[in-house]
Amino acid sequence: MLLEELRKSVLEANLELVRRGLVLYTFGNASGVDRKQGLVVIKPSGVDYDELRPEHMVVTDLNGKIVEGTLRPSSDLDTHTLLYREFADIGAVVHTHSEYATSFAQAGMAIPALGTTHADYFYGSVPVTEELTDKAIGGRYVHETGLAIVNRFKGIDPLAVPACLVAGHAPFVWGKTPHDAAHNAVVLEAVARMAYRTLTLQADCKGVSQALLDRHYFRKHGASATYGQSC
Ligand SMILES: O=C(CO)[C@@H](O)[C@H](O)COP(=O)(O)O
Repeated sequence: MLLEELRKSVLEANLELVRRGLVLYTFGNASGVDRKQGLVVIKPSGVDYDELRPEHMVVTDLNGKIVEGTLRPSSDLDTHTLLYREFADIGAVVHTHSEYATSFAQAGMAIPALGTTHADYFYGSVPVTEELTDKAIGGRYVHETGLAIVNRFKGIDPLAVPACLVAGHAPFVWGKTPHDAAHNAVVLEAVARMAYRTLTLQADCKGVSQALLDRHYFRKHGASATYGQSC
């Protein structure tokens, strides 16, 4: 069996997605690449995570041609292999349907860098791709998904921002190793949740009206009180 150690770390990354609640049932997937051999190890398609074993992983070349494996590779294989071909320094890719990051993707919104937690991992907003055209959806949807990510990253260092939201779909995340990619996916969901709550708090906080401010403040402090505003 080829790449036993990489199979184990890809399996572990897939299981981490479940442990952290980033995927339901068979949603999502993880893969890793052995750059020396030009081989990719990826989760098989539609297999229950509870049943996954290292020997179930599928090994392909960088163009997605199966080299070893009896199960069907993940339906996102084309996206994973395209990212490996285009982002030469990454070692693993993870795709999840985690709730808050997916909500931003469905809203077609980038995740803004609103705090230091975000800035520790992502150098700026986590971008969102263009919506896939009907032609793309009618064509090679998965390949077009990969192209949409690569096109969105023109001028962005994928190591500085190790994630992208696919508009109308969900996030793809990457890293140096399968463990690193899964870790980044967990943090992505956390910063998406924090960004959503921050924006909601700001949006919901309309602030007190001037009339109420005057009524309450001057009732307590007397009409003579001034603080730079006319009563
Ligand atoms: O995003 C999707 C489907 O919309 C896929 O990622 C599935 O969630 C997982 O597919 P397999 O990896 O099991 O083929």
